[in-house]
Amino acid sequence: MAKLIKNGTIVTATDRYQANVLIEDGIIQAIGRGLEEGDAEMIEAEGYLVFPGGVDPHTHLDMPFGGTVTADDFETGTMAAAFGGTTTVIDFCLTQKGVPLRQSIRTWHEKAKGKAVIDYGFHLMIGEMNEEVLAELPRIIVEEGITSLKVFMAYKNVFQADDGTLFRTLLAAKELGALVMVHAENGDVIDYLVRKALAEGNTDPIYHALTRPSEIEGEATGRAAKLAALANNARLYVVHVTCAEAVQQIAEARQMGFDVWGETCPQYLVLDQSSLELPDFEGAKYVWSPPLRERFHQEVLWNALKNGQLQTIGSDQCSFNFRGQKELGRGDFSKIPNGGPSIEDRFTILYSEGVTKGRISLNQFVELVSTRAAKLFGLFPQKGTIAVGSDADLVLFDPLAKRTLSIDTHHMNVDYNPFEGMSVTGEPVSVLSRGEFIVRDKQFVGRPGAGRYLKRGTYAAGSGGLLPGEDAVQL
Ligand SMILES: NC(=O)NCCC(=O)O
Ligand SMILES: [Zn+2]
Ligand SMILES: [Zn+2]
Repeated sequence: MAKLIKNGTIVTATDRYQANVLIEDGIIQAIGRGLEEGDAEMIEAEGYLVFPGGVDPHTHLDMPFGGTVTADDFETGTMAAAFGGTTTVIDFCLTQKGVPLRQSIRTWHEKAKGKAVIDYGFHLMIGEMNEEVLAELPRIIVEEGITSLKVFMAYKNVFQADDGTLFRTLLAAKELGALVMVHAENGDVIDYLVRKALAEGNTDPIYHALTRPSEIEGEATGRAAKLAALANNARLYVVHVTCAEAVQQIAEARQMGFDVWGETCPQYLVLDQSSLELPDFEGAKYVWSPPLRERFHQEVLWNALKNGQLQTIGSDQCSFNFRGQKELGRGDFSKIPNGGPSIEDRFTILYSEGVTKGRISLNQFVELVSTRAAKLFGLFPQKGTIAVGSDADLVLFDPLAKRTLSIDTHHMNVDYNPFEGMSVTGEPVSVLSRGEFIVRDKQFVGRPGAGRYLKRGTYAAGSGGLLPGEDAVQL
């Protein structure tokens, strides 16, 4: 049955206006003031902002890591995402050296099938570049629609690739129209600093941060940007940027006309390194890599979002319970599983801390939380905007609601919330995925398995938000 969303204020990355939205067959069929419901179900949206559903370009669901597996899988993670206003996630498919890429992708499809509540795509990790990988890549990009590759410059002896692999991945990606994502930290230096700290008896969670200084995030970011430039100006996307040094490297590369983009995450915008010093091992809840930084970096990140030096917000959802999972690192901070839960709160934190505090505009909010990721990752205009012909992925958002983020009210399958007690303004009230309610009046009405796998376009095919033939950076 068709639906008509009436009297809401539509907000996209460029516009804000009052109009009705007619939805049929999961697609936005018409937008206009004069639209009437006819046979359509009428949904009153007066007082609500109507946003395109959030696109979260960085999640780790059902992922083995640090000797355990993330607490949220594709069912609980995407359900929590839906409550939080996110209707698309792009998850990282891990690969193993010597195992065909296709096999790893099959494993990831199995994890998501029958479970995802919202639409999803995959990025593909490249741990080692060799002739087998090179031979597999072209078909994976076209047939699987996996148009973004991920290289870890850290996690030595686990995920870390060497610079040769990074460079060859950039060259191949440029040729195939794919984008390369990097976790930019210097894994070799970290490995040395970690072993030194442990040998000196420094085992508490705070040493996780102290052995991963911001300088080495900046160094790795600059190295990746230079290698991307050298690889015929390949498109590079730096995930989870945390610090001034990395922002500076991205800004410089962009100023020189290189195709470099940067993401940050809610945790780096509102939390700081002091959380790692909480007593009774509580600091382990705040162990992310790269780590939370000293407070002054937060303002640098906000400014970078405002002035376009950073372009997206990912959650980096990678949840581990405090009990039984984070606790694996008692007595040895290097064994604390890295990561935390923020898939549900990403959207509202950016609105509350960003828009209501005047750090970013309402249009920038939409750009950061949805549109730019859809463009960069080959999903636009199907996802990431409110336009005729786009999927009807919509969020009816109450901009005045006041609430407190807490484990008592969140829907993630994890035993703490890193933003516990934080007061926020704004709340997703109802969320639609391809025209169907998945959250209605704050109640879950979706269905595991309803989420569809998204084959994504290459940026060479013009889906990166650039005009055909255009190769330069655009804000
Ligand atoms: N960020 C983090 O600590 N965990 C998730 C894996 C990664 O993105 O590096
Ligand atoms: Zn990472
Ligand atoms: Zn991550």
